[in-house]
Amino acid sequence: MKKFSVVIAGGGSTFTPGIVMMMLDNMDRFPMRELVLYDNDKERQAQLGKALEILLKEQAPDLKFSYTTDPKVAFTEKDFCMAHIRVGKYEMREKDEKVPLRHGVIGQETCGPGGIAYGMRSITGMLEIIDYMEKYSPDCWMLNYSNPAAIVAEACRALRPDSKVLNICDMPVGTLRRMSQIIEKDPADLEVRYFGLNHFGWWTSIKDKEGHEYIDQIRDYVAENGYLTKVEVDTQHMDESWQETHKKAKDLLAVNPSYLPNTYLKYYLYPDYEVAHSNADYTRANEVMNGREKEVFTAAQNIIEKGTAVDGGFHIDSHASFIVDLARAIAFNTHERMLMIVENNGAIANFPDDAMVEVPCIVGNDGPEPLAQGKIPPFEQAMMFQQVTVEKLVVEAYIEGSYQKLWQALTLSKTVPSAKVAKDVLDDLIAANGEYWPELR
Ligand SMILES: NC(=O)c1ccc[n+]([C@@H]2O[C@H](COP(=O)([O-])OP(=O)(O)OC[C@H]3O[C@@H](n4cnc5c(N)ncnc54)[C@H](O)[C@@H]3O)[C@@H](O)[C@H]2O)c1
Ligand SMILES: O=P(O)(O)OC[C@H]1O[C@H](O[C@H]2[C@H](O)[C@@H](O)[C@@H](O)O[C@@H]2CO)[C@H](O)[C@@H](O)[C@@H]1O
Ligand SMILES: [Mn+2]
Repeated sequence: MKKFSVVIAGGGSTFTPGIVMMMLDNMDRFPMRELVLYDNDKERQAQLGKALEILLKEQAPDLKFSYTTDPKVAFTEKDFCMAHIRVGKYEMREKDEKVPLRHGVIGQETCGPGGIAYGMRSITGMLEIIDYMEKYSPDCWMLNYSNPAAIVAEACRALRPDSKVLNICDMPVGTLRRMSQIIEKDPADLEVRYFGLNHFGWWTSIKDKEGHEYIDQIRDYVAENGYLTKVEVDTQHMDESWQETHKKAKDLLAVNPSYLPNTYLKYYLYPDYEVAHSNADYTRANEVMNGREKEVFTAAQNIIEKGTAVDGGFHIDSHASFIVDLARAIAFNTHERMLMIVENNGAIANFPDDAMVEVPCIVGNDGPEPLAQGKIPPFEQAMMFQQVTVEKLVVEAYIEGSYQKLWQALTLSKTVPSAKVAKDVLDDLIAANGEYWPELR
């Protein structure tokens, strides 16, 4: 079997050790000859790089491994780039969450004003790594899960339409795992129908390969418990805030019991509740900085100090194996069925062709082929149209340096109560983001 050369962009990410461990665990399905970490923060990446160097010497001595901040070294002779960058890191995530909350508005990483702010930063970083990839390895594919994926995907559509960038999110994968636990099935044996935008969609069917429909059974469970499963399926997200998110799906389902909702719809359907249950002095960014970030970097430090990763603290991020499924689909033309963020072009019949939507696709070596999901009802269509217009306005604001369009984007977000509040939040976000954003006139 061919062996692949891979670069991970955002090598200093809290997800890097888990994903590297997952890729090691999948070497029989997706063999690698070389793995390079690339980041623009030398110190942060080096902490993980040094520890992974020790671990890989012990567990995969034949794999050529390195870490670098030099784009030429990182991107030369690569088959795949797994991209998970966070422009501005946790320091800026904290501002994305806290600035809107001070105005009584949702403060979240990818939804509402926080997602818009993050999007304005991410576009620059994403274009930078796409251009490096195309310069040094024109045949390379980028599997991108850097957030906010909806805005990043729209920016790719508008600014790099011919680039080999695939945008994907793990949330539908994670939620399907919960659903499969509810009905005591293997997620690999289930096929779904789904329509929406990233972090903003609905499942319309969950069937097994024999065609048996489980949506009613899952709905009855979710109506009582949300997606909170009896046995915790996701060891990475035991945090209280995630439990609350999974539980809240119960109230999302109540709005339209026909479909199973994506959990992040809570920010659009119950913004008043979410704001009332947020602490503007301690948000998810603080929870992650004091939790996952600390754990991962402490584990790296321990490995470095001991000089061995035996009994070390890095764990396989098994839910990230969809990344290997996607790489295999491209590399081996497997025609895997996966939810991807793609240009609509009729997949949702009554939605604009040029909208970046999240739908099931068949993925082969030419990329994803979206599967037709038919017409969607007015309630979901109207919500999606409002949200996709927000995402398009953000990208237009970025391209044109337009204050007006970004103000419109914030005003249109279902999470923001008025144009006045939108302007107040925007002005504070401009101040908080400084050089990370293009200048707005
Ligand atoms: N789509 C999904 O399903 C999904 C799931 C989990 C995480 N994510 C995303 O993965 C990313 C990483 O998350 P994290 O919490 O581990 O963040 P993190 O801050 O720990 O890591 C991000 C890394 O990206 C680096 N970086 C920033 N700009 C860069 C650039 N221009 N070039 C190279 N490197 C750059 C930073 O220095 C940092 O080391 C985020 O975008 C997050 O939202 C996506
Ligand atoms: O707040 P964080 O940094 O812990 O997570 C934010 C990410 O959340 C989503 O992914 C979750 C997924 O929904 C959950 O079910 C589980 O599988 O873990 C994932 C994160 O590892 C979302 O899809 C991402 O885009 C967010 O960045
Ligand atoms: Mn996501």
